[in-house]
Amino acid sequence: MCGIVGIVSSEPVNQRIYDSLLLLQHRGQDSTGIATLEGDFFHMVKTKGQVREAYRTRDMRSLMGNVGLGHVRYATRGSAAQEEEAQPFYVGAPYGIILVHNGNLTNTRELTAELYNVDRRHLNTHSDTELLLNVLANELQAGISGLSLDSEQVFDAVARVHERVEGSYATIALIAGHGLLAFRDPFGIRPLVLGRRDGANGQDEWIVASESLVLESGGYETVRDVEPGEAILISPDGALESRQCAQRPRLVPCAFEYIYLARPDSVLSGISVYDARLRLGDVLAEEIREQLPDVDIDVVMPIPDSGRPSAMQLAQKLGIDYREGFFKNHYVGRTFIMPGQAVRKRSVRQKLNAMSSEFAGKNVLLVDDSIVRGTTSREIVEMARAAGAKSVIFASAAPPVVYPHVYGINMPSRKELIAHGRTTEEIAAELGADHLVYMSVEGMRRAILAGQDRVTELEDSCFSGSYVTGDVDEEYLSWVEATQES
Ligand SMILES: O=P(O)(O)OC[C@H]1O[C@H](OP(=O)(O)OP(=O)(O)O)[C@H](O)[C@@H]1O
Ligand SMILES: NC(=O)CC[C@H](N)C(=O)O
Ligand SMILES: [Mg+2]
Repeated sequence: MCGIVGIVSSEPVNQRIYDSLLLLQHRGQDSTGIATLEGDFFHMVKTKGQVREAYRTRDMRSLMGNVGLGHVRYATRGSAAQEEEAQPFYVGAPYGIILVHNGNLTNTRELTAELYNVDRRHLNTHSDTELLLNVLANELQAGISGLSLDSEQVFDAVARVHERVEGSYATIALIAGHGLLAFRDPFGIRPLVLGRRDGANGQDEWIVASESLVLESGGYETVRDVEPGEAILISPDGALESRQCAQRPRLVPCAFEYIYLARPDSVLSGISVYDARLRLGDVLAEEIREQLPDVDIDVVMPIPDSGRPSAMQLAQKLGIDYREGFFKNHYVGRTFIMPGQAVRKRSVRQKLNAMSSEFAGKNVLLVDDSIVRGTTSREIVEMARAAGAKSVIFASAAPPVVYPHVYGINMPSRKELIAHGRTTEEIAAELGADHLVYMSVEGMRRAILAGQDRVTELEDSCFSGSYVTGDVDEEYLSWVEATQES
């Protein structure tokens, strides 16, 4: 997952984009970039690292213009360490296009070959985003005859992008002289929300962003989600046009957004992330009652931060005391999205500390949103024991992660997934826990989808093994395993 934002305003957008990226930092910590459009010219700054340390005053001053976009990256193709793969990406023709992308393309091998063999396009990195940009550029180029570009030609180009590209892509692009284009893959796997506010001169001001909290914080009203397959084109003076560009759009948002990725105060596809996490806690409480009817539990404790809402709700449902025994150093980022296992392992210890008085002599139920590689849970169980817990029970508000995630979360290899090829008892032993309880796949779907009828299915392949884009098969998964850094 990455965080993306695009803004069309009646005044300079540099500060608003910076502020939005700060709010999206939890979606990517590897690198960040901002681009603006001033008349016919782009300005761009991109670099490794997090938003706060990435931009200097002189960078911000150079980012002039009333239209712009920004990105925070969590690499899923290529390498987190490659500065060249930081987004946005730029191509000079046609017109000049700059693009940011949240998601992951699954037919990169075919696209790479086609772009060279047929389209004669040069790619300078291993980023799938560079591929997406070049496909879009190529399809725009193919649809124009004279000098001008109209909205139908842009929408036709996006329709052809949908035909050529597989995988997930929530995308924002700037087309020099024409404005801002936003589109989402035909399954709407990764989120993208549209907001509006009144500009100083009566002009409509628009924002598109990965999460709704960015809109709220900037004083925009949430208009709606960008629909799966839809493209929205906004001119520099705020005129908005949109069109459905996919043949068979179908809303299948990523379950992991609700479980872990998104901020709890965001609403995605009409479902509040916080409420979904509370409901996951409710269902997990049922699982615990059923699976551990005779096990003593004195206190319920969350693993901060993302385990908190589910743990709180679960404690209430079970009528057991809720206690905070782990404290978090907020200056260490999210560990799961850090690149490389050594850094992730070290960071869990730096980040969380167990307070002995809350553990001594108690049967402790630890609740986390998910267990993926087991990096967090292994360390946590050990810390709870060292702090004097009598017994340690672990519960995960997500089902066992047994398959790679290929749509924008970097868990490419089955080997590294602690639940892959192990029974629940074997995983408990690996973690050093006395008992382990997982959410069921059915329970997760019920919890996330409850109380609404707009979303009826979730992209939950990492739990179920069923991939929504038809191109993901054993051969592809083995290739990803062999080629992608985790
Ligand atoms: O089994 P693992 O591979 O360790 O992955 C799962 C853990 O990683 C995430 O926490 P993270 O520290 O990234 O973020 P948070 O502070 O939002 O919980 C998630 O909330 C789990 O705690
Ligand atoms: N997590 C993402 O959305 C990553 C975007 C893109 N695939 C990259 O690796 O840069
Ligand atoms: Mg966590």
